Amino acid sequence: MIRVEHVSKAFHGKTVLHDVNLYVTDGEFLGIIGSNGSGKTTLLRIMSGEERPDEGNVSLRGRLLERWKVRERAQQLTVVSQEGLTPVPFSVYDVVMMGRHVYQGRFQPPSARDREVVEHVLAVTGLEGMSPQSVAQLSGGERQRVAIARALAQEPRVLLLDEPTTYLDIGYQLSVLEYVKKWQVAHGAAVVAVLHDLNLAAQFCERIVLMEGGHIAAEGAPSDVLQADILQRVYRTRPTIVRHPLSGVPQVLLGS
Ligand SMILES: Nc1ncnc2c1ncn2[C@@H]1O[C@H](COP(=O)(O)OP(=O)(O)OP(=O)(O)O)[C@@H](O)[C@H]1O
Repeated sequence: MIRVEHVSKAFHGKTVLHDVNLYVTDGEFLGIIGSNGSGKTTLLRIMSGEERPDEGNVSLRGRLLERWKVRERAQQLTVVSQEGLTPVPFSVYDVVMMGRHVYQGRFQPPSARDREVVEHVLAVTGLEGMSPQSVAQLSGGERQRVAIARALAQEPRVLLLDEPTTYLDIGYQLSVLEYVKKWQVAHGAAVVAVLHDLNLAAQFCERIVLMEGGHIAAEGAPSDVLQADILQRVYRTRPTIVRHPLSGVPQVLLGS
């Protein structure tokens, strides 16, 4: 579905990604974790086409990213960036409807299907009651939910999420990721999420890539990557790893 081959990137002479190779298949939920400044966002921006690599390339469905027409690519792939939405003076409904623009002709009013998708996405992201409200008046977490709702309304085949849960309370962290997961399974879509919360990563990702200093330091199932020795090397602190009593996935406890 999406393949990163031998990607390197430097900013002002400082190498941020070194020869990174990565793939994501249809129907897979891939987590990218790692220390601050390890290159996670840069990698995601290169995967989305927002940033060009200095070396190497990224292909989507076997075609180089830059060979896609902008509109066709937007129907396949979308990204929710770390910054989220700027507080624009548009209603929540209109901003989420913007996700449908990639399917609409110029000046064409929204179709019944566009409205149906938007209303469904607003409901599952808990934004229904806020739909007439201006995005400029929302809190950071509410704006983040709008950004995710707009991306879902775009119905991409590949969804790239940069720290999607940062501003969300624990209830929305779970419900948004649960919805993304349900949607990903139902549509056979691929999700790549940069996550700082290792416990959420363990619960939602089939595979985790751990970044360190622009390299992939470890990669595999959550139980292969979330190991005390590996995490201590990257995060400079030794966690205790336990099993979640309900799901059995590894969970990371900090402190002694
Ligand atoms: N546009 C840019 N110009 C200059 N340096 C940049 C730019 N983007 C990223 N960097 C640098 O590249 C390095 C990796 O940044 P990146 O945002 O990819 O890391 P990250 O792993 O996502 O970090 P964090 O966990 O803190 O969000 C950092 O040292 C950062 O300062």
